[in-house]
Amino acid sequence: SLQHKDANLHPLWKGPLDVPGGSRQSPINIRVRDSVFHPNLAPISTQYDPNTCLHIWNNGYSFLVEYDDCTNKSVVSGGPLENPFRLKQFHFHWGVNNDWGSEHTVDSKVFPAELHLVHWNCTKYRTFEEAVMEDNGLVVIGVFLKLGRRNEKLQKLVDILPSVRYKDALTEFNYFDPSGLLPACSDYWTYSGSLTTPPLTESVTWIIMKKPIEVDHSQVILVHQVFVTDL
Ligand SMILES: O=S(=O)(O)/C=C/c1cc(Br)ccc1O
Ligand SMILES: [Zn+2]
Repeated sequence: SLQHKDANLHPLWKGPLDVPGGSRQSPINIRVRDSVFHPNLAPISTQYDPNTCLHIWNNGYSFLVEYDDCTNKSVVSGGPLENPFRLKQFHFHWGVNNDWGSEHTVDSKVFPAELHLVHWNCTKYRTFEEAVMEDNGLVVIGVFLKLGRRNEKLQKLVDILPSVRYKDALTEFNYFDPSGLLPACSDYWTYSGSLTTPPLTESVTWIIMKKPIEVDHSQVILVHQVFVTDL
């Protein structure tokens, strides 16, 4: 029973003011006191095969690490999900400084960055592209990043970023285990929402991890310095 933040009020929103028929637009502000604990909700289960990692590329908005989604080797299941959803890609949202960056907020607290792991309903649909546009098509796991200790699991990603500095750059990246980017605590919030980037379709079951992961200054600054999107 989390409130839906109106897209108009989202500080960074530059797109059309009103998404036609938008009744469950993401991101939202998670008001912890409004969340309802469901004791019978199972834990989220991720099984990721690091060998399904394909490449990293810059789509002009973020850098995406894409996975081979032709098999069920890398999936999320459990929690509120009725069947496994295949990992397609993960990407980050960050700001030009550490005062803002995350899309979701927790009791109005903004984090310096937010990781999104995008999965699609391979039981109900045949492709990711189809699932994006359909009901119950996607599951996105959101993980907040906060400044703290150096994150060794992230360093391999930070080191390769200079190679995808410009829009449409792509680099082979053939072994990466995204479960290393999940917090140790398995507590999560879940709500029905939408993609936060075009096509903004309301096809997403969001699973937001309650605890952030930590990264240190040098890792975040590198993203700020290296990553130029509009060239
Ligand atoms: O809601 S988000 O996970 O931020 C949207 C993700 C996303 C959706 C498509 Br479709 C293509 C690239 C993307 O990064
Ligand atoms: Zn995202």
